[in-house]
Amino acid sequence: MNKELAAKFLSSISHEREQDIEMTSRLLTTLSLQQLVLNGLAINNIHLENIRSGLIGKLYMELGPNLEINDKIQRGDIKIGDIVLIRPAKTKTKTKAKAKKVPEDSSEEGQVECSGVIYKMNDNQITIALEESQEVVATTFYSYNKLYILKTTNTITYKRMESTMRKLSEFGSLIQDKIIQYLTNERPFIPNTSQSQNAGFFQNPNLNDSQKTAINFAINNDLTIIHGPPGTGKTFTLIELIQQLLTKQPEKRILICGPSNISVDTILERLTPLVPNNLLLRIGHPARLLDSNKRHSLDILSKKNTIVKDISHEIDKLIQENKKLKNYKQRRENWNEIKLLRKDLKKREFKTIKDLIIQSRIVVTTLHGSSSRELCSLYRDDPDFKLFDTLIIDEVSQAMEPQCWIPLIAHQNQFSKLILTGDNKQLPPTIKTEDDQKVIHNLETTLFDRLIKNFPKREMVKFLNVQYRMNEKIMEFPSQSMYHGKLLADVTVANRLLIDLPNVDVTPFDDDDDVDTKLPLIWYDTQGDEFPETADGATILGSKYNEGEIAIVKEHIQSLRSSNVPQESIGIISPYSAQVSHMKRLIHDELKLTDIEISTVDGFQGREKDVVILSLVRSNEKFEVGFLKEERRLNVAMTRPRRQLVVVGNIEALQRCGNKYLKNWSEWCEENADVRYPNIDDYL
Ligand SMILES: Nc1ncnc2c1ncn2[C@@H]1O[C@H](COP(=O)(O)OP(=O)(O)OP(=O)(O)O)[C@@H](O)[C@H]1O
Repeated sequence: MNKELAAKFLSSISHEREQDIEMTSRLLTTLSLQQLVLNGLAINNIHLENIRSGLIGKLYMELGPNLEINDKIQRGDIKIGDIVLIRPAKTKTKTKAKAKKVPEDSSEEGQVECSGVIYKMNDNQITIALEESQEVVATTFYSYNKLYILKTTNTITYKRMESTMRKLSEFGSLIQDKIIQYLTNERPFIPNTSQSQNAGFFQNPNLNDSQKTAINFAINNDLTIIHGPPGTGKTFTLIELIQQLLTKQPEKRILICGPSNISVDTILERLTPLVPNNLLLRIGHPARLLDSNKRHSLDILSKKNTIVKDISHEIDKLIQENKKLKNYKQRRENWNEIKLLRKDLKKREFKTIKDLIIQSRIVVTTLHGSSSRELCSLYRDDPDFKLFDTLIIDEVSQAMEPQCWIPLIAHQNQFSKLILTGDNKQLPPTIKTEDDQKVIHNLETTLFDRLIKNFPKREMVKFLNVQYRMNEKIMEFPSQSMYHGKLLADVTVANRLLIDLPNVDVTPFDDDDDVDTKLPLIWYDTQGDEFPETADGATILGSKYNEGEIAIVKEHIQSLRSSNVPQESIGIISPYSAQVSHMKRLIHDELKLTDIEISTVDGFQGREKDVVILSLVRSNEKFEVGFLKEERRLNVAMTRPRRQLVVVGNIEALQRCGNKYLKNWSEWCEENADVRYPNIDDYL
């Protein structure tokens, strides 16, 4: 089974990587820099302010806005953790001298560039952690008055998944690792029904019965899936479980992984006040960690060693000197001295790192980071070194299955317990492939999906059934359509409304029951041809927007604001990035309501707002609805609001598009929502 599994994923990953690279290079080569900036894939009009030494001998490049053009950096969709290229804009250099000799380090004839990871970012400065040995090229950027950065493909993640799958395929017939046997269907799952290890006492007094059941099952069993629909407290449950495991097995170590830095940083943040901090260790590129978690960062902790600090200062001094050296040969010698110091620095830091890992009890990292050099170096000295006992993978449904295998292969024969948390009815992993349904299916089918298929009795699945976010009217359709009607709204949220918010005006007609702030569910039905969609030519990804819907969104926001609903309480979601861009331009730039969050569905994953306005966009004579059909995406969108969900969309299009989920949703809403029929003349 392991060979077939590995072969299936190897071919799918290589196809996905080619698609990703092809799409990125198509964008970078066919679009002008201006168009790339418009689509959020590039940032221009910046210049080099400083180069300094960073963690584990890395070099940091600090870039600021080119003040002759604008006082702020236009950040687009580029965010911390992205891999970027830094290039000089095709303009004259600062110095009068002829254009500099292109250093031999440059990647292609004539194109001078560096690559690195966005470490820090705000409107005034971007800090980029440079990849190895780019110092010489980087310092030439001082002579350019305009630079730009381009977002590129992160090929490292593909390489790591591929090498993991190759190792999985190399396993012989009899796999020793018990957990891997479950995943390769070589071992039946027999639940341990004894309650011997049950938590006698829960640290958190507020846990509900479904959460306690999940925790006790995970303590007593070697395989558990905690299935948590929106707002049911997956993280809340996981924190208690980790505390229980720490108490019961103080000498054992837990590895916590997730698909993204934000998923694991959230757990680390919630653990920090509850667990002695010297037991917590965050592994990963400091560029990608939440500021509040950096103090647990292995990179930063390893810097506390005074010798390490002195060597870093020495490196910084030499870098500053380098800037003043005119002669290329002198600069080269200076960099060679820096390289020697950095080599010594790395050796000393590895020793410190090993001590920090051994002292820790909870190691937190992304799935990709779990096979990092630092962690795996401990097996180099002693292959049987017992490093971990329990593996926890959070948000498992957002990870491709090959990603989940990375910790299992990198630390094989270590784990005696595997705990997965997630919800396979929310967003699946993002897949770039569009031209091969088999590849899409292989990569969208998560480990969660495959395990419940392998073990149809689902005895290891523990369902959290009480949600603490949504008014029960908002919860009702998602519960019925995606969770077999099993969701309950906790009494503290079941009837919550906007009007309960402090300072929300009790309008003069407050006895009038259909005043907006008393309604949990509103639908502006744009059926007919008065609110047509528009294909957005400017954004290459063929996105769409709907101006009529934007006008309705604007009017509803003004109604909320007139009832004194705070901007921070309002979220606007659309599945279409063009609609998001157009709404940002109107609501942020023109109306200056910059505290209203506007994003695509993916941008709202794991988040919540008191009121969410959902703009569906699609309205055409063929009743085409495109990727609105992805029900897990819509399920995420409609489960973000606490008190009010407002949908702006063409009900007839949903009823006639041929998709059962959309038809059911629109019919249910016609019965249960406050449906309004806007007239386009009111908005022109
Ligand atoms: N037993 C409980 N009693 C009271 N509040 C709870 C309980 N469980 C969870 N909550 C609250 O519910 C909210 C959601 O919890 P949490 O963030 O852990 O959910 P999640 O499942 O991780 O999030 P998501 O909805 O994105 O999946 C939090 O505000 C949390 O405090």
